[in-house]
Amino acid sequence: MTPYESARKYFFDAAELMDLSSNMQKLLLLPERELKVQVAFERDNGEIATLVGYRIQHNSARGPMKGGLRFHHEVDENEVRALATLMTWKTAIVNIPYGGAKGGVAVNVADLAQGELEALTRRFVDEIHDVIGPDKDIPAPDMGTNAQVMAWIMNQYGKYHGFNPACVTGKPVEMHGADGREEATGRGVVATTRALLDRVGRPVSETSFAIQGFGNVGSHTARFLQKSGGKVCGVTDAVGGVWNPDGLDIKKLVEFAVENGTVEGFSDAEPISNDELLISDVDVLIPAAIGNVLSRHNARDVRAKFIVEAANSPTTPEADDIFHEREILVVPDVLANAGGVTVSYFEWVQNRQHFKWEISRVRNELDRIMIESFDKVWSLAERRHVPLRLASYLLGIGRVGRATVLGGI
Ligand SMILES: NC(=O)C1=CN([C@@H]2O[C@H](COP(=O)(O)OP(=O)(O)OC[C@H]3O[C@@H](n4cnc5c(N)ncnc54)[C@H](OP(=O)(O)O)[C@@H]3O)[C@@H](O)[C@H]2O)C=CC1
Ligand SMILES: O=C(O)CCC(=O)C(=O)O
Repeated sequence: MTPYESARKYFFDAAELMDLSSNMQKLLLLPERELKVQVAFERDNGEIATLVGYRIQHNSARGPMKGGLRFHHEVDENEVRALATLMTWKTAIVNIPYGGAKGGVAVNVADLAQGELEALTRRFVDEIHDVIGPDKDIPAPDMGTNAQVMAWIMNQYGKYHGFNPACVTGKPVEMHGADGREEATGRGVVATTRALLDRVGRPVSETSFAIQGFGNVGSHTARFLQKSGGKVCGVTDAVGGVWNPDGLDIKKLVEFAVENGTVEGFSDAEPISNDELLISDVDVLIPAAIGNVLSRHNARDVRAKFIVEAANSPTTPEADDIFHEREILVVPDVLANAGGVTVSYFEWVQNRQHFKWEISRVRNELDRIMIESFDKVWSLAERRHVPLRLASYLLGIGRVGRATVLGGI
């Protein structure tokens, strides 16, 4: 199944339970706008690189569209469309006043020098600046992009429309970014994980974790888990992974990864592959990298009792069914990783009010929203006797549907 087929399947499962008319289903599912652009820039060796970029704006019924920008070699139209759709439900589930969008450029950032990355980013903004903006569609970081890329977007956008930091979030703190945005997705993942463990009566201190991905989301998730007393036994990245049944020292692992560009080779640990990590003997598995890593090929071998989806779309619908049958609880991406877009919202609010929040305020509001959203989804799941993913979709699609009916077309 392609990523968009999976996104549609999850939507239709909920739509059927909600008795949504076929007209409403079509209205809610079809993206409002899909932009595909050429991104051409000069490389350091004088050659012209010609890439393909996308910005897909799925739905604006609840507010300006919001979603990250991914630079990754596997980016294509289908993936960006799926991710844009997820953003619509995600912003609705945590009840922040946005719709959903996503962008991407098919590129391997590891192949680019810093100046080339800047040229590519500015050129992409040249192509999409007319359709983004603080009241239209607000990009943010995703895989392969970071605060520096967001700073270039803000600067390039300003050349066309004047200075307006609210046009993009996840900016450097020195450039109108919010304190706490960088850690936000990981912090939100941990707030959700703790809420889940509370519900099932399991102390974090007696729980072991494995995390796939050690970039922005994976590393902060690991850090906050360890701070909460959890034992992070395994971590992988695209190169390889490390495993220690007694728990890895995350602070040292972060330092090692920054220095070496990978976690592979970290001392006090055994090597572990990505395939092995996903079926490792831990209580909680946290995919925090790419999509479709949990599929019918490995779902029956997964040993964790809980899966918290820090990545977007890590689980195929076939695997999701297997996990349900095996009573493995899955906290879905649209809920678990919503901490990033939530603090993006706080950044946008601060930019618009020209008033900076203290980090303690950012963290408290984030934790509150994540826990309230988790509780709402959990109660809905209990009331309707459905898994957490379906309950999340019922909540999100319900809110978008009501806004659509109230606002009209
Ligand atoms: N950034 C954010 O705020 C949010 C991100 N997400 C989602 O979280 C996930 C991770 O994003 P983010 O942390 O920002 O991205 P980063 O680019 O910061 O990190 C990605 C991580 O995934 C690893 N990785 C890449 N390919 C593979 C692979 N084939 N197998 C195993 N690991 C791999 C990378 O390894 P290496 O460094 O070796 O390439 C890196 O450790 C994505 O699914 C994203 O959509 C969701 C919500 C918000
Ligand atoms: O921070 C944001 O606006 C978007 C984050 C994102 O892309 C995501 O949640 O998948």
